[in-house]
Amino acid sequence: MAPPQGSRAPLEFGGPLGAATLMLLFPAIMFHLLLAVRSGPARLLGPPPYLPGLETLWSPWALLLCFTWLGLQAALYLLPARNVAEGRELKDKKRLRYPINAFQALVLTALLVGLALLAGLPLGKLPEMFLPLAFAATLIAFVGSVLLYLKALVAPASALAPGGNSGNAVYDFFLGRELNPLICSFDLKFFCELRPGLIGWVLINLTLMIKEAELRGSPSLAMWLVNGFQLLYVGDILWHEEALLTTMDIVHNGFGFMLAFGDLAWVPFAYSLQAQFLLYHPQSLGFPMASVICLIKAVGYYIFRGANSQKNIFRKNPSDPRVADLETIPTATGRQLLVSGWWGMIRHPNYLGDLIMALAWSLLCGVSHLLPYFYLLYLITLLVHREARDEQQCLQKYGLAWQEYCRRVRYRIVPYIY
Ligand SMILES: NC(=O)C1=CN([C@@H]2O[C@H](COP(=O)(O)OP(=O)(O)OC[C@H]3O[C@@H](n4cnc5c(N)ncnc54)[C@H](OP(=O)(O)O)[C@@H]3O)[C@@H](O)[C@H]2O)C=CC1
Ligand SMILES: CC(C)CCC[C@@H](C)[C@H]1CC=C2C3=C(CC[C@@]21C)[C@@]1(C)CC[C@H](O)C(C)(C)[C@@H]1CC3
Repeated sequence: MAPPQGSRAPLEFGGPLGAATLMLLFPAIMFHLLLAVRSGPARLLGPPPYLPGLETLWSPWALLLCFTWLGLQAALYLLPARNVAEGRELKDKKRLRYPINAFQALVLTALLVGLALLAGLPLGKLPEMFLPLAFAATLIAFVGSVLLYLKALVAPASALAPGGNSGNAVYDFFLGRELNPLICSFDLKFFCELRPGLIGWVLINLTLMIKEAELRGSPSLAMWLVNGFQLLYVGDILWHEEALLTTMDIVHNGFGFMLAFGDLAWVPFAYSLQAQFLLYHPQSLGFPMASVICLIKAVGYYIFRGANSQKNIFRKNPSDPRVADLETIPTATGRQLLVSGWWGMIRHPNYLGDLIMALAWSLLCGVSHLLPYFYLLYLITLLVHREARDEQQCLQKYGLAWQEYCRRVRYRIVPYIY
């Protein structure tokens, strides 16, 4: 049995109390959003329109549907991949190997959904099942996290995550104890991070568009755009799947309730909020406003993709001609830090791009309600907190070089503001 790492690793998320609060708060917020969005006033703040009973939330069909979805995505994960990538070196000096075929999974899912539509599958009925589906996804995330926690009890110490092994059961359950839980060579965290949730989000958006077409004859311009923008976002992340291997979620975080719930329930059901809002609260969007919003989205995407690609290319091969001219700071680890280009303007240009895109998605819902802006407010909170965590980890990794970087690049996310 692996011993806990002890209390040396600093506790994040406000320790056990913070973890317990988040574990209750996030599912509660998700159900509040699902209930509020379909109510007349669509209020973000204030009590939910009603409290659903267990008979509204629980459906064995919804559970079956969630398992079928997970099974389908797992089968697509196991298909031959265009590329196999190696992860970062682990404590036992080994590197795990990952199939890079998430974009292929998206395309194959789209083909299967197309066939299902041709066969007459009533996908427009799915929005009526969101509450039981979200409940089933939460249940799977909870039970899955319990199993992951138990699995970690018999894992070797070298398999444990840097955080998530404080010895406090609540905190460790939330953050996750094992870094890369595997079933044979199937990496459960890597699989869950992108595919079921992100592809599920796009599918949920599509069902909302179908439902709108059934109700009103055709989807609105705003619904087309929100579907297109978010499909572009998800497609882009899946296309650049390999970049996931260097994120803190894969390198640092264990696989616990935070990621299991975040990936399987929160992403598909909370991130589709704008499309849900448009179904129940149609907005008339004129072409001039639509053009402005498309421009905002394009600017956000340009920054997001430019910054992420520049860092990924540099991390893969610092002498690549596309990044070889950029100024860098050497670090004691042998790796360098970019101090010009996107990463010389602010410390997290990719977050800024992400936030600008989130603004564009929310603007599609008009300005009459605060509810569709929840995603933007949430993303600001998530990324500000994530930036602080990343900063701590970089300070530990790079020490003085990181301090020098922070001295030269003063602003974190928004130039001259933050
Ligand atoms: N919509 C959502 O819910 C979320 C979206 N995202 C998005 O995902 C993307 C990835 O974000 P995330 O995983 O948080 O982290 P980042 O891609 O920002 O990666 C941070 C890491 O980059 C490296 N780095 C930092 N500064 C430099 C520099 N100057 N030069 C070279 N390398 C540097 C460091 O790692 P090292 O040196 O070890 O390589 C650091 O730990 C972002 O675009 C973000 O917006 C993220 C989370 C949630
Ligand atoms: C307190 C709650 C229970 C936890 C909520 C947090 C989660 C919603 C997020 C934690 C890390 C996430 C990541 C993404 C989505 C949100 C969650 C699950 C991510 C898949 C989004 C797209 C990015 O490009 C990414 C780097 C792949 C993200 C990985 C982390």
